[in-house]
Amino acid sequence: MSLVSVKNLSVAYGAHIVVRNVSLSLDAGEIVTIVGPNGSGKTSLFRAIIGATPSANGSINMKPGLKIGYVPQRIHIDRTLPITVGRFMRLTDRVDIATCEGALEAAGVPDLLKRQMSQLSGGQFQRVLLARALLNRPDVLLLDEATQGLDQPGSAAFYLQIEAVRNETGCAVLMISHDLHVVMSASDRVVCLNGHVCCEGAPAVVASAPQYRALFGAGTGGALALYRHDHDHDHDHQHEAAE
Ligand SMILES: Nc1ncnc2c1ncn2[C@@H]1O[C@H](COP(=O)(O)OP(=O)(O)OP(=O)(O)O)[C@@H](O)[C@H]1O
Repeated sequence: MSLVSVKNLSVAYGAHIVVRNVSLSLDAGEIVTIVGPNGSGKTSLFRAIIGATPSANGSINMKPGLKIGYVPQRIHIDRTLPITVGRFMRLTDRVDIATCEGALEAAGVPDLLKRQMSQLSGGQFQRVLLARALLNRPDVLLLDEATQGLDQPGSAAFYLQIEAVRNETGCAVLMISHDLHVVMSASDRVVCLNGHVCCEGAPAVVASAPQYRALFGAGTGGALALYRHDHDHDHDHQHEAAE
């Protein structure tokens, strides 16, 4: 059984249908990325999945008891507010320090516990958000453009960390991203959305699909090769481009 299964989902704001008849599934341990141009319905789809936006049609099923960790886009914290990473992580989750330290280590920033949030770099900040999402040992990590504001090496490092977390914990990852080059190499499957699902499959398959190239141009194929690395796990994925 899939952890998350979306069937024929449509999302509308009034009469404006922004997500049309989308089906999508997420299995244990998978990294699935949603890409698409601005306004293509990525966030609306995501919000429907987490129940923050009602769907007009279709169904969303989650495995019973599923635990979700959510990594938002960069959030704003008042620079004048003195708050350490450790305190920030425990604002919403009542966990002990050792659990925080473990999560920070899993997020690749083991030494930040006592640092002030206001002193973190953009990349460190996003990893603290990742660590916070890992506190409840989620089955699924949801990332909504979690590398916004990071440069390309920073984004690439962040996605490698996500992959390391997946390999270590076995959690599945569903993310929205604009970092086409880097994110595609770190994904098992890519879903290209433009209101409807234009194409989906393995990164290399999507990068060369005519529907994807029509939206993003052909340049990504070359850049993808630069970042591609081997995936040594043995999930059985469908690697076909679909209409
Ligand atoms: N709350 C809302 N009320 C009305 N229309 C909305 C609302 N949220 C989004 N939309 C519209 O729905 C469409 C899809 O928006 P959405 O934010 O889902 O796209 P996106 O692919 O995430 O875009 P981006 O890449 O720019 O973040 C857009 O036309 C947007 O204007």
